[in-house]
Amino acid sequence: MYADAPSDSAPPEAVLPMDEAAMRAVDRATAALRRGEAVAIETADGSVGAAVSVESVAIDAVQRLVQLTGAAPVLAVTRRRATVLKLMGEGTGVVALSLPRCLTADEAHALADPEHRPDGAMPDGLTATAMDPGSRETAAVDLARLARLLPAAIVAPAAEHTDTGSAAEWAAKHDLLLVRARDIADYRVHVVRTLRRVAEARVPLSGAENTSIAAFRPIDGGPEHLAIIVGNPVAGEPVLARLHSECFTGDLLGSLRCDCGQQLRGAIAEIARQGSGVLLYLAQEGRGIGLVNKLRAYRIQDRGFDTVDANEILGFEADERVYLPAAEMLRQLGFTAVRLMTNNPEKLRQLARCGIEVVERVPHIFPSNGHNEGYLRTKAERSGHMF
Ligand SMILES: Nc1nc2c(ncn2[C@@H]2O[C@H](COP(=O)(O)OP(=O)(O)OP(=O)(O)O)[C@@H](O)[C@H]2O)c(=O)[nH]1
Ligand SMILES: [Zn+2]
Repeated sequence: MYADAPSDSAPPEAVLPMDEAAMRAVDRATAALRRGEAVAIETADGSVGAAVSVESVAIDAVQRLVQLTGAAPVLAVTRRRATVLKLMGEGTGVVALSLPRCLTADEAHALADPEHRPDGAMPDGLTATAMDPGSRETAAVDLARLARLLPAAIVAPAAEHTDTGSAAEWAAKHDLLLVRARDIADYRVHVVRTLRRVAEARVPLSGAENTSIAAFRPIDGGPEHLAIIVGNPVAGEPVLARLHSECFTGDLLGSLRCDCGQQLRGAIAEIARQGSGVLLYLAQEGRGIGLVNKLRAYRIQDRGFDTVDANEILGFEADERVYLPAAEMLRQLGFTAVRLMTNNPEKLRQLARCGIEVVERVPHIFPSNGHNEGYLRTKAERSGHMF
């Protein structure tokens, strides 16, 4: 079989250690945001405020924040979304949208969600301000992204906090989870370092009977990534590898909107044909935006937009995936060089950036199925896929 690589092998990015409590705080905050709760966010200057998801339906999110903080909230969206709304030119980062009067929850929702009153007019007097990377607004949008919600949040500073107590005291007084902006920013990289191989079993597959599956779990309780190991690849040698991002609709249901199901089964068959290799099944549904947001993107595509535009209209990048987990799993399996089955030039670049040598690209092309011509054309024309 393959040998264990040293478990402390780190991704190439130089990262400071993040303590478990900080990681737990971010993880708990994502869960709170998903439940529709407000969370307290502390910035590097020691100031504190609160944020709530625009998807919070149980309560009037704006009223809740006004009560909590005593301040008028802003809507924080990605620069992508602000550009789509024609409030700003292209750029990166996060933008705060505000009104001279208090924004309503409905207005905030409509500004953040293209499916919510898609033809709604823009409120008068709306202003857009680009925010710093270390800002509460940036942290809130990043947290919403981690929670796989729409990348937007309603955010307000705690007015009463300026002269009283610490951020922790303020959060405790209001029974809010407190999380630091810096920890949210660092989270994705840190969580990868905690991936541990927690279980492995032999799972004979049709056409690839000598197969085992190893599960890698991050410490934060997030979803496991899986390594599907076919045959007996030799540790230390270049391995035939496929990085497959989870696609519930294509992989499990056989959706014809994409090519994922074919690519998944085709990769296993090809690895078996060549003798051995690894397919990493990465918990990165919808190119990292999550299944719910992918369904939203499909609705937008049904209005005539392509897959890249649809992501951007929602405020996401065309591809939100990171390949650090894949690189870390390969290292832990004992591989530092791959023959990568892909048509996606970004996967080649990203994996190399994460310290894995790509010695060869193995094309991984399947004919269109009568429904996905547009999807494949967009991959070629806009994402640079090599077909
Ligand atoms: N956001 C979004 N994600 C999609 C859409 N269609 C498929 N996906 C996701 O795209 C991912 C599939 O990507 P991959 O199989 O890695 O394909 P790829 O990036 O084109 O690269 P290669 O196949 O390696 O060339 C899965 O997570 C799917 O859920 C879509 O229309 N929108
Ligand atoms: Zn798919």
